[in-house]
Amino acid sequence: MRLDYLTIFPEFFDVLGISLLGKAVDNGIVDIHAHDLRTWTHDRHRTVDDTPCGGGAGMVMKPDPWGEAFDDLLGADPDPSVHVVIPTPSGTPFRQDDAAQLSHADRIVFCCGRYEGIDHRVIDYASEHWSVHELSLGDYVLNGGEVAALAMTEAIVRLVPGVLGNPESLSEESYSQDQEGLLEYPVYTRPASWRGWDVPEVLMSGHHGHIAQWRREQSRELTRRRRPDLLTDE
Ligand SMILES: Nc1cc(-c2ccc3ccn(Cc4ccccn4)c3c2)[nH]n1
Repeated sequence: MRLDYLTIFPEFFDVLGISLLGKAVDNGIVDIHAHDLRTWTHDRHRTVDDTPCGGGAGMVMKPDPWGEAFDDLLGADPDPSVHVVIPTPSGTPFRQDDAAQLSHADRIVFCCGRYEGIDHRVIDYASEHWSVHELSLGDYVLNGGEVAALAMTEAIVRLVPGVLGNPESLSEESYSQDQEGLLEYPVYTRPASWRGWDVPEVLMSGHHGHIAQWRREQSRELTRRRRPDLLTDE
């Protein structure tokens, strides 16, 4: 899987060389390239923004640098197997299903906007050539797309076979189908007693059936309290 990031802050993506994702890069499972969008500017000030047509506050990202970056990175031939992800507050919510689908992609290009956003014609042009996903990280406003791209990258890449040491852990996670789409149960480790708090006895019983039942009940109760929207049978 090749991941490209178009951004005016390429150093944001240096962190992808750390930990699990770093190992995936070392193992050749993932190939990461961050690009400074100003590479595709030609004026002395390396300008990437301009005033919004129709007025309004702030600045908008000019289309030219994006188009030239696309030309260099992707060429002009349409290829629906290339996924262009554009983080935006007006996108569809990024969910685990999106991460699962994108984890099968061979190529993903993240377009990280700043200012008040990217000239919409960039999205129109990209949509004619590649598979475009305008995605929101959540119902809050960030200053740009980089943090969202990092979060989406981690959610996507951890699902790629060979990236996680223990793929079994994927099936027990919140939002996974094996977890029935419920929130994850509380987890504990040693010591059995810590600052007056004890590990639930059932987890020390060694009775796997009782433990599984307790975990199911915990997941349902937690989901009922915090995320009733995830419960389908009520
Ligand atoms: N879930 C999300 C995604 C974003 C996001 C993604 C990309 C950009 C490019 C610019 N901004 C700032 C901005 C602020 C106000 C209105 C428009 N844009 C972004 C914000 N915020 N929250």
